[in-house]
Amino acid sequence: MADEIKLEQQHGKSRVRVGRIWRKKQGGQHFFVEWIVNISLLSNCLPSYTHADNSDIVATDTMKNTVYAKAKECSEVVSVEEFAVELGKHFTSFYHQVTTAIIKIVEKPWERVYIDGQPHEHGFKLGSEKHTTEVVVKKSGALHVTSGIEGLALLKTTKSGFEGYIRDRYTVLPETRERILATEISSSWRYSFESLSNVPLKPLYFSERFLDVKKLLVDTFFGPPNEGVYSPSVQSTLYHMARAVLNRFPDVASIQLRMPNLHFLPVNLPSKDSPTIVKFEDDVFLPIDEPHGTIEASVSRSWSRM
Ligand SMILES: O=c1[nH]c(=O)c2[nH]c(=O)[nH]c2[nH]1
Repeated sequence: MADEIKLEQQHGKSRVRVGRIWRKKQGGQHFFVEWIVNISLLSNCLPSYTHADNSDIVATDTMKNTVYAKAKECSEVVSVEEFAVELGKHFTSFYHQVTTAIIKIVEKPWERVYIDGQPHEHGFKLGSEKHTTEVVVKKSGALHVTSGIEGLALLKTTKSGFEGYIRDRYTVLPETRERILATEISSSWRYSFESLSNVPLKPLYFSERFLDVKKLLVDTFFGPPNEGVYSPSVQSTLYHMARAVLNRFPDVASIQLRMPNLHFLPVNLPSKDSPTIVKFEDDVFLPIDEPHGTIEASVSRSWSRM
């Protein structure tokens, strides 16, 4: 008896880089985005694997060209999510072979520069944290939209501690209520829109939501400007940040957060001959990024109701 063979496949184009300028009709303001696009198509092209028959393949070179063609077609500023949805819609409706399109895009953080407090019409500088999206479009019109942020580096110099954890013979970490808390957040959140027909049509809806979620994550991490908020662990802060987003934004169904704990070690330099060179008094630190703790969790609405 012949072995039963199962073949699952997808193909696509990775790291298609595109820049797009939009010019305001009145006034001289320019808008600019740079996107790195990954496309992956699930399609009925099995004969290309099994019988050297390529007649059902969408060439990955064609996928790449489609990115440029669709960027050209966007006559108004669009969010990175909207652009991903447009691409997904195109691939799943234009080719009868394509059943699902998975579009992932990273937007480089080009930010308008301000000169003497005034926004520059056509000048941009590279910021730090990136806006990402992952969109899955099915031929049926079913849709998943995820937005995300990468590289959001935050640090606070107090109002952080870590106590009460398991102690055993390998534990040397002292308990503390005074430490630096530093992290570089990666987060992604899934919207509750489940089909192309109920995705919001308001221009730049997703761009606004991205900024709102980012602000809420940052505000929750730090607390109010003068008193801050005490963090008993990265875990607790992460959970509060995730809950804040779910509480504030009803269109967010779930959120994932990854928060490395970037350690700042106390510096103590004893001296053979007194006096001590450096005695740690919550002031001088050795920053390290390896190794670092990694705390990650996913929080979703249905889970929170359980
Ligand atoms: O906030 C923290 N969570 C941990 O799980 C952990 N583990 C550790 O060594 N330090 C910390 N800090």
